[in-house]
Amino acid sequence: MDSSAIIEKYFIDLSEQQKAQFKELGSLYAEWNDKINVVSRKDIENIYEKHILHALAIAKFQDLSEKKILDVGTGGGFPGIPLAILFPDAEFTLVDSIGKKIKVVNAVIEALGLENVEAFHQRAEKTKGKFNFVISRAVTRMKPFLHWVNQKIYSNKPEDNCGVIALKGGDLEEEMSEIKRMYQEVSISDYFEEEFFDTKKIIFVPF
Ligand SMILES: C[S@@+](CC[C@H](N)C(=O)[O-])C[C@H]1O[C@@H](n2cnc3c(N)ncnc32)[C@H](O)[C@@H]1O
Repeated sequence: MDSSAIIEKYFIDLSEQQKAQFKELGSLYAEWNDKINVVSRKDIENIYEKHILHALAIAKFQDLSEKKILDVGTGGGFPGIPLAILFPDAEFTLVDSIGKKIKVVNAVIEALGLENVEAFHQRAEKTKGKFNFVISRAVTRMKPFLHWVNQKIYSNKPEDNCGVIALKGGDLEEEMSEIKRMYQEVSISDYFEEEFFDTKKIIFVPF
Protein backbone atom coordinates (compact mmCIF):
# COMPACT_ATOMS: atom_id res chain seq x y z
CA MET A 1 0.00 0.00 0.00
CA ASP A 2 1.21 3.53 -0.82
CA SER A 3 2.20 5.01 2.55
CA SER A 4 -0.14 7.99 2.45
CA ALA A 5 -2.96 5.57 1.53
CA ILE A 6 -2.64 4.16 5.04
CA ILE A 7 -4.10 7.45 6.27
CA GLU A 8 -6.98 7.24 3.79
CA LYS A 9 -7.76 3.81 5.19
CA TYR A 10 -8.28 5.25 8.70
CA PHE A 11 -9.75 8.63 7.79
CA ILE A 12 -12.16 7.90 5.00
CA ASP A 13 -13.75 11.35 4.71
CA LEU A 14 -10.64 13.20 3.56
CA SER A 15 -11.06 15.88 0.90
CA GLU A 16 -8.92 15.79 -2.25
CA GLN A 17 -6.89 18.66 -0.81
CA GLN A 18 -6.21 16.78 2.44
CA LYS A 19 -5.21 13.64 0.52
CA ALA A 20 -2.78 15.71 -1.57
CA GLN A 21 -1.36 17.40 1.56
CA PHE A 22 -0.80 14.08 3.34
CA LYS A 23 0.86 12.70 0.23
CA GLU A 24 3.20 15.68 -0.03
CA LEU A 25 4.00 15.64 3.69
CA GLY A 26 6.19 12.53 3.45
CA SER A 27 8.37 13.92 0.68
CA LEU A 28 8.65 17.32 2.38
CA TYR A 29 10.01 15.69 5.53
CA ALA A 30 12.35 13.48 3.52
CA GLU A 31 13.73 16.59 1.80
CA TRP A 32 14.08 18.70 4.97
CA ASN A 33 15.44 15.89 7.11
CA ASP A 34 18.51 15.75 4.86
CA LYS A 35 19.28 19.35 5.88
CA ILE A 36 17.97 19.54 9.45
CA ASN A 37 17.42 16.40 11.46
CA VAL A 38 13.89 16.46 12.83
CA VAL A 39 13.18 12.72 12.86
CA SER A 40 15.72 9.91 13.09
CA ARG A 41 17.23 8.75 9.77
CA LYS A 42 15.82 5.28 10.42
CA ASP A 43 12.27 6.60 10.95
CA ILE A 44 12.17 8.82 7.88
CA GLU A 45 11.53 5.77 5.68
CA ASN A 46 8.48 4.94 7.79
CA ILE A 47 7.37 8.49 8.43
CA TYR A 48 3.66 7.68 7.91
CA GLU A 49 3.59 4.78 10.34
CA LYS A 50 6.06 6.12 12.91
CA HIS A 51 5.14 9.79 13.03
CA ILE A 52 2.15 10.90 10.97
CA LEU A 53 -0.26 8.16 12.05
CA HIS A 54 0.95 8.34 15.62
CA ALA A 55 0.10 12.05 15.61
CA LEU A 56 -3.32 11.33 14.12
CA ALA A 57 -4.12 8.87 16.91
CA ILE A 58 -5.21 11.98 18.85
CA ALA A 59 -7.99 12.47 16.28
CA LYS A 60 -9.35 9.00 17.00
CA PHE A 61 -9.46 9.96 20.64
CA GLN A 62 -10.77 13.54 20.46
CA ASP A 63 -12.55 15.56 17.76
CA LEU A 64 -10.60 18.83 17.47
CA SER A 65 -12.92 20.57 14.99
CA GLU A 66 -13.19 24.31 15.60
CA LYS A 67 -10.94 24.12 18.68
CA LYS A 68 -7.87 26.17 19.60
CA ILE A 69 -4.90 23.88 20.08
CA LEU A 70 -1.39 24.42 21.45
CA ASP A 71 1.25 21.81 20.51
CA VAL A 72 4.11 22.09 23.00
CA GLY A 73 7.56 20.78 21.99
CA THR A 74 6.38 20.15 18.45
CA GLY A 75 9.90 19.39 17.14
CA GLY A 76 9.46 19.00 13.39
CA GLY A 77 5.67 19.45 13.71
CA PHE A 78 4.35 16.39 15.57
CA PRO A 79 1.57 15.97 16.41
CA GLY A 80 0.49 19.48 15.25
CA ILE A 81 1.03 19.39 11.48
CA PRO A 82 -0.82 16.13 10.63
CA LEU A 83 -3.68 17.23 12.92
CA ALA A 84 -3.83 20.66 11.28
CA ILE A 85 -4.28 18.95 7.90
CA LEU A 86 -7.01 16.74 9.33
CA PHE A 87 -8.86 19.61 11.09
CA PRO A 88 -8.69 22.61 8.74
CA ASP A 89 -11.30 24.45 10.82
CA ALA A 90 -9.26 24.22 14.06
CA GLU A 91 -6.59 26.77 14.98
CA PHE A 92 -3.13 25.44 15.84
CA THR A 93 -0.19 27.09 17.60
CA LEU A 94 3.04 25.06 17.57
CA VAL A 95 6.01 25.93 19.79
CA ASP A 96 9.46 24.49 20.30
CA SER A 97 12.53 25.74 22.13
CA ILE A 98 14.83 24.80 19.21
CA GLY A 99 14.76 27.39 16.42
CA LYS A 100 15.99 25.20 13.58
CA LYS A 101 13.12 22.74 14.13
CA ILE A 102 10.62 25.61 13.88
CA LYS A 103 12.32 26.61 10.62
CA VAL A 104 11.39 23.19 9.19
CA VAL A 105 7.85 23.46 10.56
CA ASN A 106 7.40 26.88 8.91
CA ALA A 107 8.74 25.55 5.61
CA VAL A 108 6.24 22.66 5.75
CA ILE A 109 3.36 25.04 6.62
CA GLU A 110 4.25 27.24 3.67
CA ALA A 111 4.73 24.40 1.19
CA LEU A 112 1.35 22.87 2.08
CA GLY A 113 -0.43 26.25 2.20
CA LEU A 114 -1.77 25.55 5.70
CA GLU A 115 -3.64 28.63 6.91
CA ASN A 116 -4.70 27.29 10.31
CA VAL A 117 -1.22 26.84 11.85
CA GLU A 118 1.36 29.19 13.34
CA ALA A 119 4.73 28.03 14.65
CA PHE A 120 7.00 29.87 17.08
CA HIS A 121 10.51 29.41 18.42
CA GLN A 122 9.47 29.69 22.03
CA ARG A 123 9.56 27.83 25.33
CA ALA A 124 6.26 26.42 26.59
CA GLU A 125 6.58 28.40 29.82
CA LYS A 126 6.71 31.69 27.86
CA THR A 127 3.82 30.95 25.53
CA LYS A 128 0.78 33.20 26.02
CA GLY A 129 -2.87 32.56 25.22
CA LYS A 130 -5.71 30.23 26.13
CA PHE A 131 -6.49 26.99 24.34
CA ASN A 132 -9.15 24.26 24.40
CA PHE A 133 -6.48 21.57 24.26
CA VAL A 134 -2.76 21.48 24.87
CA ILE A 135 -1.26 18.51 23.04
CA SER A 136 2.23 17.00 22.95
CA ARG A 137 4.20 13.96 21.94
CA ALA A 138 7.30 12.71 23.72
CA VAL A 139 8.22 15.97 25.47
CA THR A 140 8.63 15.54 29.21
CA ARG A 141 7.17 13.98 32.35
CA MET A 142 3.52 14.81 32.93
CA LYS A 143 4.00 16.60 36.25
CA PRO A 144 6.28 19.40 34.99
CA PHE A 145 4.38 19.45 31.71
CA LEU A 146 1.09 20.14 33.49
CA HIS A 147 2.82 22.83 35.50
CA TRP A 148 3.95 24.55 32.28
CA VAL A 149 0.55 24.47 30.64
CA ASN A 150 -2.24 24.45 33.23
CA GLN A 151 -2.77 28.23 33.01
CA LYS A 152 -3.16 28.00 29.24
CA ILE A 153 -6.31 25.90 29.25
CA TYR A 154 -9.28 28.02 28.35
CA SER A 155 -11.83 26.53 30.77
CA ASN A 156 -12.09 24.07 33.63
CA LYS A 157 -15.85 23.55 33.31
CA PRO A 158 -16.51 19.88 32.42
CA GLU A 159 -19.15 20.92 29.86
CA ASP A 160 -16.47 22.85 27.91
CA ASN A 161 -14.45 19.66 27.48
CA CYS A 162 -10.94 21.15 27.63
CA GLY A 163 -7.72 19.50 28.69
CA VAL A 164 -4.27 18.14 28.00
CA ILE A 165 -3.63 15.27 25.58
CA ALA A 166 -0.18 13.70 25.58
CA LEU A 167 1.22 10.87 23.45
CA LYS A 168 3.85 8.96 25.34
CA GLY A 169 5.77 5.72 25.37
CA GLY A 170 7.74 3.80 27.97
CA ASP A 171 6.82 2.88 31.51
CA LEU A 172 4.27 5.43 32.68
CA GLU A 173 3.17 3.89 35.95
CA GLU A 174 5.15 6.18 38.25
CA GLU A 175 4.39 9.43 36.46
CA MET A 176 0.71 8.52 36.22
CA SER A 177 0.43 7.96 39.96
CA GLU A 178 2.30 11.24 40.50
CA ILE A 179 -0.29 13.26 38.56
CA LYS A 180 -3.33 11.26 39.71
CA ARG A 181 -2.85 12.82 43.14
CA MET A 182 -3.52 16.23 41.57
CA TYR A 183 -5.82 15.36 38.65
CA GLN A 184 -8.21 12.57 39.70
CA GLU A 185 -9.93 12.33 36.31
CA VAL A 186 -6.77 11.57 34.36
CA SER A 187 -7.11 8.66 31.95
CA ILE A 188 -4.69 6.57 29.93
CA SER A 189 -5.56 4.54 26.86
CA ASP A 190 -3.87 2.67 24.06
CA TYR A 191 -3.58 4.08 20.60
CA PHE A 192 -6.34 2.71 18.43
CA GLU A 193 -5.84 -0.95 17.81
CA GLU A 194 -3.45 -1.64 15.00
CA GLU A 195 -0.06 -3.17 14.66
CA PHE A 196 1.61 0.28 14.57
CA PHE A 197 0.17 1.35 17.89
CA ASP A 198 1.10 -1.35 20.34
CA THR A 199 3.66 0.38 22.51
CA LYS A 200 2.40 3.93 23.03
CA LYS A 201 -0.30 5.54 25.15
CA ILE A 202 -2.58 8.55 25.09
CA ILE A 203 -2.89 10.38 28.38
CA PHE A 204 -5.89 12.68 28.77
CA VAL A 205 -6.12 15.14 31.64
CA PRO A 206 -9.52 16.86 31.59
CA PHE A 207 -9.71 20.34 33.14
C1 LIG B 1 11.67 14.26 21.76
S1 LIG B 1 11.30 15.75 20.98
C2 LIG B 1 9.67 15.41 20.35
C3 LIG B 1 9.33 16.30 19.19
C4 LIG B 1 7.94 16.05 18.61
N1 LIG B 1 6.90 16.33 19.58
C5 LIG B 1 7.80 14.64 18.06
O1 LIG B 1 7.01 13.88 18.60
O2 LIG B 1 8.50 14.31 17.08
C6 LIG B 1 10.98 16.86 22.33
C7 LIG B 1 10.89 18.32 21.88
O3 LIG B 1 10.44 19.12 22.98
C8 LIG B 1 11.11 20.37 22.90
N2 LIG B 1 11.04 20.99 24.22
C9 LIG B 1 11.56 20.50 25.40
N3 LIG B 1 11.29 21.36 26.40
C10 LIG B 1 10.59 22.41 25.87
C11 LIG B 1 10.02 23.60 26.41
N4 LIG B 1 10.13 23.90 27.70
N5 LIG B 1 9.34 24.43 25.57
C12 LIG B 1 9.23 24.13 24.26
N6 LIG B 1 9.76 23.03 23.69
C13 LIG B 1 10.42 22.17 24.48
C14 LIG B 1 12.51 20.00 22.42
O4 LIG B 1 13.18 21.09 21.84
C15 LIG B 1 12.21 18.88 21.42
O5 LIG B 1 12.08 19.39 20.11
